[in-house]
Amino acid sequence: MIDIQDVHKQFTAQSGGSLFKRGVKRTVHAVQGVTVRAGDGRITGLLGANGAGKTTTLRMLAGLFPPDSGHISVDGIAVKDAPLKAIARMGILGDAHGLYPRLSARENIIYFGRLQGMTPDAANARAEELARLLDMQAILDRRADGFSQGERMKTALARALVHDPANIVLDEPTNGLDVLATRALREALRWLKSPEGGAKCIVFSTHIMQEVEQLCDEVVVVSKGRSVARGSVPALLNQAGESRFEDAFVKLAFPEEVAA
Ligand SMILES: Nc1ncnc2c1ncn2[C@@H]1O[C@H](COP(=O)(O)OP(=O)(O)OP(=O)(O)O)[C@@H](O)[C@H]1O
Repeated sequence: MIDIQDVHKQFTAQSGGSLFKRGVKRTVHAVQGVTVRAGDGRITGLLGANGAGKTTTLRMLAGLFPPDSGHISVDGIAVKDAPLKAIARMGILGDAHGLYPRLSARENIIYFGRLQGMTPDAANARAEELARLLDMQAILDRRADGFSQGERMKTALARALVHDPANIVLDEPTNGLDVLATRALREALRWLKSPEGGAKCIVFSTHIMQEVEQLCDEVVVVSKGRSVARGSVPALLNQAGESRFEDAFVKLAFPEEVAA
């Protein structure tokens, strides 16, 4: 279970300037009130336009930097108080997959398993189990350099899941994937949230409506750094009084533009 409560984050960004003149410092309010409660055995989607604050929120969840205010916990463990304990309970697939190119997919997965304290045999058995789940047996013993985008994503996902975490966090996981790879990922996520797959708590960010409609039990609409609506797809359609999800999203995320 992942609980993100009213988190805020601002950055200082330097804009303009030249070789002889310093640029002006500007405050960017990347996240200004995001709340996400993601339960076990459910897929929760953070849906928002470019720059809405989704990645910043997930980076704070992953403990990469702390929020300026607000609270984040994973299975009741506060990320701020016990970051390593909280992070160990998550499998995180970020936007950069960062595989070791000279290692095979299997070696990449086992290496991460070893970092998580697994024995070589246990990590290897898990690599084979995940290769079956993600349909990547054919590439398991190939070196990662030269992998396609989809093959890289599968390997990175298998690596994130090697220690069988109860919580799975994915930042825009279908970016750059073709229709078959997207379908395979969707199937894998559905299985992982099922009781047989371990009833995982799955959180992912996206700007793709279709993905949310097909996968999510719960959607959190993020707009301009704030979570502005939450609920199932039917509940959000109902709340917005729309029959198409795209129309409902625009109405909920950008009410002032719709009213204008
Ligand atoms: N390190 C940083 N320094 C300055 N500004 C930042 C930094 N990280 C993020 N931002 C800004 O914060 C805002 C939110 O960015 P974020 O990457 O969280 O959005 P996003 O919803 O993930 O967008 P996308 O779908 O385009 O990836 C953007 O305006 C971005 O430029």
